[in-house]
Amino acid sequence: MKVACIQMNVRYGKVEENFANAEKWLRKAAAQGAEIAVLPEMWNTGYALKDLPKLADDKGQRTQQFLSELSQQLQLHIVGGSVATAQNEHYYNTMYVYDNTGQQQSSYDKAHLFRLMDEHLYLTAGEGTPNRFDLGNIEAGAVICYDIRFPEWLRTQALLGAKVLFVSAQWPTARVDHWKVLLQARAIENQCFVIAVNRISHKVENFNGYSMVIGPWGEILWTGNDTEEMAIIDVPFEQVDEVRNRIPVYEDRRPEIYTEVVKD
Ligand SMILES: O=C(O)CCC(=O)C(=O)O
Repeated sequence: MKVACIQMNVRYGKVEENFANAEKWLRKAAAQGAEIAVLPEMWNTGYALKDLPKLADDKGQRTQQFLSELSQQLQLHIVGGSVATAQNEHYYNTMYVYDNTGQQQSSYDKAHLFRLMDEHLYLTAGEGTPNRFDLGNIEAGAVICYDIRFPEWLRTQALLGAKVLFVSAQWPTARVDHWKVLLQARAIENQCFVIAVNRISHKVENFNGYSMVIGPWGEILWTGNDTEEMAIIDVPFEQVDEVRNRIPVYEDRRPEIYTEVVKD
């Protein structure tokens, strides 16, 4: 299954330019044979949090129409990164996922808000419905950026059957070492593919890519550079079962000795 990681240059507050750029990359992904395409976090507005009242997508309508039409037209599954949305005077960091017939498979609001970048002052956290969906015969889950620091949350998607975890992010360069290690750990501990797409920088911000595709044994299959780019990676999803058979972590789990602590 060929997956396009679209490491897009998101322009701060420039919604029209960002939509045009996302469309350009999605069309290119389909033309180059991708079957799934993944976008980064908050690709409509960037981190223009103070301007959300004028920039956020009202009920996500524009984004949903855009992704539905393109996924159907291009016959491309789209993990739609995330966009800033407005719902009843609250603002959310929302991911929409469409299959290659234009049907919405999932809608997810970022569950953990990142205080270091003031997200909690401007955004409302999602209610925490797990983001598990199927794309064709691929069992998938997806989270947004800071969510990867919460292993229980990714484990939730894995326990619900995800064999690949998509991550859409605007992860700052300052903590890129954390990004790499956390993604690799999430892949190893959940014995699944992790396909993580970060954005790159606009002049006033500092996000330098390093998108990653990691296998269920922890091997790094691709790392992005620090430029706007797209890679199409052939992902051997069948390897997940081999790895899970080799080390039967899921069978060896003992939830009775730790579930309550994790819930605390
Ligand atoms: O956890 C981090 O260091 C970065 C998280 C982040 O930038 C985000 O969630 O937008």
